[in-house]
Amino acid sequence: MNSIEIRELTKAYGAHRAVDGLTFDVLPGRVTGFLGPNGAGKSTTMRLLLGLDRPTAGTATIGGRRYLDLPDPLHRVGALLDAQSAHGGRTARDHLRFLAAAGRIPARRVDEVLEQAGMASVAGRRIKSFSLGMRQRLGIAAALLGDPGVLLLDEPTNGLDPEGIIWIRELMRGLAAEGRTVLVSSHLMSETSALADHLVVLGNGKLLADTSMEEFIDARSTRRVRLRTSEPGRLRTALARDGFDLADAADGRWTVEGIQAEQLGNLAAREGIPVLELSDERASLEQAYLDLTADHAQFTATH
Ligand SMILES: Nc1ncnc2c1ncn2[C@@H]1O[C@H](COP(=O)(O)OP(=O)(O)OP(=O)(O)O)[C@@H](O)[C@H]1O
Repeated sequence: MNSIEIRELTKAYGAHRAVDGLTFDVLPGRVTGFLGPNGAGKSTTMRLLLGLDRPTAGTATIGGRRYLDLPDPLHRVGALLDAQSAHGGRTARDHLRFLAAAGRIPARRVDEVLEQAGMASVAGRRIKSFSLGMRQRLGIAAALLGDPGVLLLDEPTNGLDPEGIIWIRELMRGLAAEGRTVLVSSHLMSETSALADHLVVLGNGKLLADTSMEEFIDARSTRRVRLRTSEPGRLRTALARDGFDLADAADGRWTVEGIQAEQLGNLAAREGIPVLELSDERASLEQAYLDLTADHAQFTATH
């Protein structure tokens, strides 16, 4: 009852289709990364799901119902859309108390979510003194107020420092492990690969991929290691015996496609070949994402 169903969803602004015939599901119990370049239609999809905009065609439902038809929406769905929208003159605690009262949520939840968002010590400070990262945390605290089974977070890592990013990763993992549905948008593959189990990728309002993170990585990133050795000739011969090719990376290092560091390290050790440096490369994952979305990026030149 907590799954999200998007069916043939379209939103046109004049002649431009911000969302164009989208169909996918977001299932509970896992973190789904909602990826796409700027302008791909992620925020529009979330706004349509929350009933903040009307679709031109198609449906966006939660547990089979439109958001506006949910009997107790704040207990069903928590959303972070625009962290800047909180009233700057209020304190963090007052802001959350106001939201709790409006949503008929018990006041004790305010201190619980402030604690959960790591904001207990700044609860009495005015929001206008908050950094972007603190506003993001406050927005996440607000999304958690109703203890919802579904969470929609639009670019939640915006403005967060590395510690904040780890915090949000753990938080989302925990919420998914409790059986909640977690949809989190981002335009960065590197960030999403570290936190999502499943991926939905948009480009120009259209669905480009709907796949598990593991499948996405396996299908699109070639395994590759980069290494330094004092005996490239011997290593080349040894690798060739197993069908691998040693290629010059032109920085004093070598690369080998289709192998992992562990396998190469074992092979070199067996042959008694010194390896001075050895690492797996995952750069191709970001590249695979950029290749997938390149034709669909609206604002490629500015990013
Ligand atoms: N109210 C609106 N009126 C006209 N065009 C709009 C409106 N809202 C969104 N758009 C357009 O729809 C497209 C999709 O925008 P959207 O904000 O959904 O993308 P996004 O994937 O969330 O991008 P970002 O990562 O920049 O937030 C863009 O071309 C945007 O300019």
